[in-house]
Amino acid sequence: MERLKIYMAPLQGLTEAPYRNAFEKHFGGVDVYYTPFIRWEHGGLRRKDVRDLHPDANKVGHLVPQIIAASAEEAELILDQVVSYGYQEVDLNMGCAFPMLVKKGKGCGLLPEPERVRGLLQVVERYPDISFSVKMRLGYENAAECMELLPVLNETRLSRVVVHARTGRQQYKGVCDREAFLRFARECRHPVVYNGDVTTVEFLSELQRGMPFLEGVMMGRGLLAAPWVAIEYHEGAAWSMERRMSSLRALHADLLDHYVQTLEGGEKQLLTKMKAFWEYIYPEGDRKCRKKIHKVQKVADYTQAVFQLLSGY
Ligand SMILES: Cc1cc2nc3c(=O)[nH]c(=O)nc-3n(C[C@H](O)[C@H](O)[C@H](O)COP(=O)(O)O)c2cc1C
Repeated sequence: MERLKIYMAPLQGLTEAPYRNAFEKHFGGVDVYYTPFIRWEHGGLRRKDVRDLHPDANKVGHLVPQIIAASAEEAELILDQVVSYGYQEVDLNMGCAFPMLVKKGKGCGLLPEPERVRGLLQVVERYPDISFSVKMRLGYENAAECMELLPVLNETRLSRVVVHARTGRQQYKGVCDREAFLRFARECRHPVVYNGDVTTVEFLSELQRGMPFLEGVMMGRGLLAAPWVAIEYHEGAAWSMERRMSSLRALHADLLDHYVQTLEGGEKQLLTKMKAFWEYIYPEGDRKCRKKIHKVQKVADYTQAVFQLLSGY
């Protein structure tokens, strides 16, 4: 049976270029990486989004920029810049559940309104040379919404539809609704990618067997927690714990090095940035060590705590 493609999920503040580059260098096994969403704000793109998008900053094989907009007109403003960097593929975010954006009719705020989705998707026709995917949830209030959207999705030229099998109301809590995902996937004419709580090789294999029509699986927090899962799935064999940990140490060293060189807000800013990754990385690690990582105030103490955690397995 053909293996599933693995997509790295966009995680704002985490899976930016430094993480993606370090991940591909030290682990790999991901077929396609998505950028966190790029948005139009105060009359332009955010400087950090532009930096993250720039081809010079990106070393991974296949990168898809993701944009978030409420209308085709707003999407065009962002796309003109994205396309100017030579990207030929773009993802449209219809899944973000951040209340400020939902209120503005963006992300999963669009899902209850098929006509507004139709309006946004008109942008696809305005860029005939660009291939578009959509990343969405099952709905905002409930999973009936994605079924209502099928006609407009099916009539649009899309390269794939990625579905996080939760509603916007659920945010990241509660279980993923695999039944609702299946109902949607059966009726969707585009290649479909499953997303939500995939954390192990075993789960990937189960999805491969149970949903043979899937094009792939998108993994976010699961890959941050265990970055070896994608490559072990592709290679069909588990890495030794020693190899996993030495690669994770190398990935972390590259990340830290990058942020030491680029952040200008001193030790505090650097530690805040790095500690955010430890909300997710290697949750099975020693509890005391993990606590220490979150508590330390000095970079020297931080690196020592990380070394201790990733060496004491
Ligand atoms: C901190 C954080 C940031 C996220 N940022 C984005 C984003 O920029 N674009 C997007 O489509 N989804 C975003 N998501 C959702 C993830 O891409 C993914 O759909 C979700 O985490 C479920 O997948 P997982 O269980 O594999 O993590 C974010 C999720 C988290 C936790």
